[in-house]
Amino acid sequence: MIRSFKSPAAYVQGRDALDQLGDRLAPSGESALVLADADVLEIVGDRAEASLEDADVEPILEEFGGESSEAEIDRLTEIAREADADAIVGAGGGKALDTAKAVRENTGGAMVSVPTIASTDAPTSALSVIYSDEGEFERYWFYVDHPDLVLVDTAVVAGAPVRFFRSGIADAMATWFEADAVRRADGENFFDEEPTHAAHSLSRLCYDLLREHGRSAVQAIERGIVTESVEAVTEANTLLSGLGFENGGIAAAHSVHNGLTQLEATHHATHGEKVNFGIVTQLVLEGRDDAFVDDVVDFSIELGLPVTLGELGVDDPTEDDLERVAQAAVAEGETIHNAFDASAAEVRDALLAADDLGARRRAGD
Ligand SMILES: NC(=O)c1ccc[n+]([C@@H]2O[C@H](COP(=O)([O-])OP(=O)(O)OC[C@H]3O[C@@H](n4cnc5c(N)ncnc54)[C@H](O)[C@@H]3O)[C@@H](O)[C@H]2O)c1
Ligand SMILES: [Zn+2]
Repeated sequence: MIRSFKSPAAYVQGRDALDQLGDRLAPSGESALVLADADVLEIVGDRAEASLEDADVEPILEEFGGESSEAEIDRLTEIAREADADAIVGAGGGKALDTAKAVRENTGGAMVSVPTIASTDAPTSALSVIYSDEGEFERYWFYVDHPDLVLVDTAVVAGAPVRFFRSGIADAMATWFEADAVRRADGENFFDEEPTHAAHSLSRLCYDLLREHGRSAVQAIERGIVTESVEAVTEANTLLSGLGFENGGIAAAHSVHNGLTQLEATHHATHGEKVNFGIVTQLVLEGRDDAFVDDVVDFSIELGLPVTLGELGVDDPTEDDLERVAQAAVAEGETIHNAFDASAAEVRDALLAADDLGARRRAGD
């Protein structure tokens, strides 16, 4: 079998890195379409524009509607074509970046990810997660090309609400558990090939950094400050988790996330929050011992992450709710099949077991 490892061409991270956008993008073109929602434009729009202008790159700023849906991608593709933009810059959370990647797939040229929150591992990957306009998961869209540049300004990340940062930690924790499960099951990475040793090690490094620096980093972000721990966790959430999940493969935690998106009540929860519940569900499916699972759940609680269905918005799930989530999690093509031979009934029971575990640890038992 063939092993493979792919990545963006460049990754840049640090305080005030945003001001380097123009210089770093200039070799790729003379004009750039910057996509960001209204809130993010408010935060980074002027600086991105000034940095591009200083580097003789013509900036075109366009407001992103908020959902990485077909309709939004088509609308923005038209704008990019009319402007004849050489580069597409996505700024914001995972949805803005995924939308910018899709637009670049349609138009060609360079693609730059500017995550303004360390909330997911979307910035580095060569894929987008596509949703309906109502926010239900529809499909993954895979690309040949990775982003040309991922640029993270840690001061901007530190200025965002801490909830996003916590969510990114959950998404990054899943990277290790999923890559490790895939390896044990001889599963495949996102390129339908065998994961490399590098992917497994980077996923482990990701998890180790989170366990070593997670608490102090969250504390620093609550204050809006940048510390070495914030740098370490931002790198784990963004670079290491991104390289790890794509090259190492994902498994049950993300299938459970996708299943949970079926329930309207979870739509206010972030990607990472739903993935966090998926991690514990996966550990139940793996049959991990009590001490192991308790340790992971306790760490989540210390970070302020949701650990029960109720905390995700689903207070009293009906049988039908649970069935919908479980069926969606084991749908054909779901990544759970990469590492688990699990039926809908097994996933439903694991969801309930994870919920009980979370409630027990939350109560301090
Ligand atoms: N393509 C991939 O590889 C991949 C990987 C993981 C997740 N995802 C996708 O990413 C999406 C989730 O991303 P998300 O959790 O970042 O949510 P999101 O993209 O919806 O962003 C959340 C919110 O953060 C706000 N925001 C961004 N920067 C801010 C800042 N500095 N200060 C204040 N607010 C700010 C935005 O305005 C937005 O409302 C999902 O669609 C998920 O499927 C994709
Ligand atoms: Zn994820």
